[in-house]
Amino acid sequence: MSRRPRGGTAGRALKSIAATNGELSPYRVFRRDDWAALRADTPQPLQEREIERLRGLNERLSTEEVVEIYLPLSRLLNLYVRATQRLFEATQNFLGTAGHKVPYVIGVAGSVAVGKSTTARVLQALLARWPGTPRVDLVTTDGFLYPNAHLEREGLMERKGFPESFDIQSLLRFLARVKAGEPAVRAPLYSHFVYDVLPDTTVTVDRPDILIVEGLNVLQTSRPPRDGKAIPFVSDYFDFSIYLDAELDELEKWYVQRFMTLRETAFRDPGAYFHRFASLSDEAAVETATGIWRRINLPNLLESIQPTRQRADLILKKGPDHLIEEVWLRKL
Ligand SMILES: Nc1ncnc2c1ncn2[C@@H]1O[C@H](COP(=O)(O)OP(=O)(O)OP(=O)(O)O)[C@@H](O)[C@H]1O
Ligand SMILES: CC(C)(CO)[C@@H](O)C(=O)NCCC(=O)O
Repeated sequence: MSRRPRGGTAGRALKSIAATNGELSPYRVFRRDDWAALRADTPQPLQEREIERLRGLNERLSTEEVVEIYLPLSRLLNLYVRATQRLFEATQNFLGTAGHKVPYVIGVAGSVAVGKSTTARVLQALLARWPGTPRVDLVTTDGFLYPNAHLEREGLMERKGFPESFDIQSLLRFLARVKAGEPAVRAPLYSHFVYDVLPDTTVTVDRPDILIVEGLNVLQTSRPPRDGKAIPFVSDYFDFSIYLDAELDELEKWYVQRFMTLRETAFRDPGAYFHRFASLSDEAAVETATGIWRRINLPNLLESIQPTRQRADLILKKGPDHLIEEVWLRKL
């Protein structure tokens, strides 16, 4: 175990959480190797074909990353889920009632292009391998963005991803129903391809063992209500939360790289919202992507995503090439 965070701006900001509090820091910091060692007695090593399947989720994801970072994390989460299930049983015994166990909810937060979807999908696959949690569902809060028609009407098209672009009440209602143990709860779906919420398309969450909720906004707090009525935070419905963290210049690089890849692939389809960018020269495409990043996603990160980092139970600090360099685990 170590208390030596490295890195630039984001690293320094993280370091200050520990430094200002000294021994009172709410986090225990693990360097990559120390964290990887915690997989040692994971009873089920991954088979080669399972690793291949996981890499199929993202061809750039390395096997080491799965084994050294995500396997120990799935082990920790499995222990937490089991402990929560036992607590639920204890309450049932005390009350003399018998009820359905409710899904264990994990939130995954972080910037645009930090890799939330990839991390969420790897965790989904790994957690489903553990006894007691075979059904792991995944939703992304992008589905709760207001449709483009609404954003256009309200002059919010350049604010997509900011707090005011989400129908937060609808997200809160969805989570309340899932946590109340309701069957077949539906969530709306967003398409990056058409750059809009899909009308008449939903995903159904039907009492899974675990639900992973991934999105920019999952650790944001609501504005204080004017009428004095208490409003829950999205994270009130979470049993555990993870923040994916990286340096600002890396994030910009990853955003631009993804844009360049999409230009060669999805944008070529005339149905794609960004089809007009497929014919740009390399130079113009980099300029366009950098412009979108600096005008929309970077300000959103600085104003409303990064300030939520300290609310997470676990912070995964990525370095170059998406490799996780440090794991910050909140002391219980
Ligand atoms: N662990 C990883 N290893 C290598 N590359 C990764 C990893 N995670 C993500 N990437 C790459 O980084 C980019 C962003 O990843 P992803 O789409 O998962 O991010 P996101 O946070 O879900 O983004 P958004 O909020 O825009 O949906 C993609 O190009 C993806 O291939
Ligand atoms: C849909 C979100 C908000 C989050 O995934 C993001 O990918 C996005 O579209 N941001 C707006 C600016 C842009 O097009 O990148």
